Amino acid sequence: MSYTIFVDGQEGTTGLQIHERLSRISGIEVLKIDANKRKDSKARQALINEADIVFLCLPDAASRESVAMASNPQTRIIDASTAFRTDPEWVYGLPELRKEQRSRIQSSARVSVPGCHATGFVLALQPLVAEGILPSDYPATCYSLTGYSGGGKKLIADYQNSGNEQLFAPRNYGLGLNHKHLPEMQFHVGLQHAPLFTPIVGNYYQGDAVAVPLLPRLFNKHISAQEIQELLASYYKNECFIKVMPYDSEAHLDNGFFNLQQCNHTNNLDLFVFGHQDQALLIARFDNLGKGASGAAIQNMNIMLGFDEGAGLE
Ligand SMILES: NC(=O)C1=CN([C@@H]2O[C@H](COP(=O)(O)OP(=O)(O)OC[C@H]3O[C@@H](n4cnc5c(N)ncnc54)[C@H](OP(=O)(O)O)[C@@H]3O)[C@@H](O)[C@H]2O)C=CC1
Ligand SMILES: CC(=O)N[C@@H](CCC(=O)OP(=O)(O)O)C(=O)O
Repeated sequence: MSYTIFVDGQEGTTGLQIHERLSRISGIEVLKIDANKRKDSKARQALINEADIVFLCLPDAASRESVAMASNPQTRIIDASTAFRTDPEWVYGLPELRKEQRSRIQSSARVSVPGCHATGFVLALQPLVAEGILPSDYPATCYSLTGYSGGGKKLIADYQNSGNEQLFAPRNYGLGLNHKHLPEMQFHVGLQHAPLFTPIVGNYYQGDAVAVPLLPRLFNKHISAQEIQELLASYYKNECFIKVMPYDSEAHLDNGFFNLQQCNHTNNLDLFVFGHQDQALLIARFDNLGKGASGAAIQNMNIMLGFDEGAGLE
């Protein structure tokens, strides 16, 4: 049986990457929209309702418009935008979140792909809340270093073409402390309060390191950094894309420095725990274009269609 797939937003950063991964998967037929009609609502609507799976790789408003145009009950949607990530009618497309998440994704017609920063934050912290170690009112903080491709075509063009010297150095952003990933970060970890989250964009294309500092003295039960590593390793032991690295800081560093690009061009996410008895720093390393976007979107499609979960992600 062959499934038909349509990518709405096929010329964007995420859309192009999804196409590249789809080209490595058999058993599917990819529907293309005429380049000059890619923003034509009628043409999009026809393809949305012809496809078994529709990927939305669009700004939030356009995503909402596409979802409203889907009237064929057979059409299943995987949305990469922020629009539906805490919507109760949608399933959060993070299969590793907890035991029942894969089967929820498999049977759903509406799946939202997590935001890149949120992916690292949720995978690092959720097990500690689920295991009763981190209280739900924990005052969580997070900072994240990301490549500029995370900002889509416009930010890529700024970095590659503007010649603006200010872009040579890393730049903090989201300093209104209201980043668009906060609702999903709070909701899917199960926190009572949004984390204080400050992302930083650097002058490199791709690669993300989401860092979560923790103070065990504020936990329900004081456990050391090493015990946190053991808990995470046990939680994710059957996951093929999540690797909890051994508790051995020096082995992971190059002359004391962390390499955040090592998962690039993969769908892998490496989780590190640094620290000691009284302080811990969790770092999730992944490709913002891989597990942070199009890799995750394809992983969800594979689960929904009953394909090998790693198809197209080699
Ligand atoms: N880049 C990343 O790492 C991640 C991105 N995302 C999310 O995925 C979505 C896409 O992001 P990204 O690929 O980076 O963005 P881009 O800006 O690179 O691409 C968006 C594409 O959507 C097209 N588009 C805009 N409005 C419409 C419309 N009304 N109808 C049809 N097409 C339209 C744009 O057209 P045009 O080419 O003319 O500009 C563009 O090709 C966003 O919601 C983003 O938040 C999610 C995770 C990570
Ligand atoms: C560098 C940069 O601007 N990155 C984007 C993250 C993109 C992403 O993963 O998230 P969405 O799917 O929610 O767009 C940001 O922080 O807003």
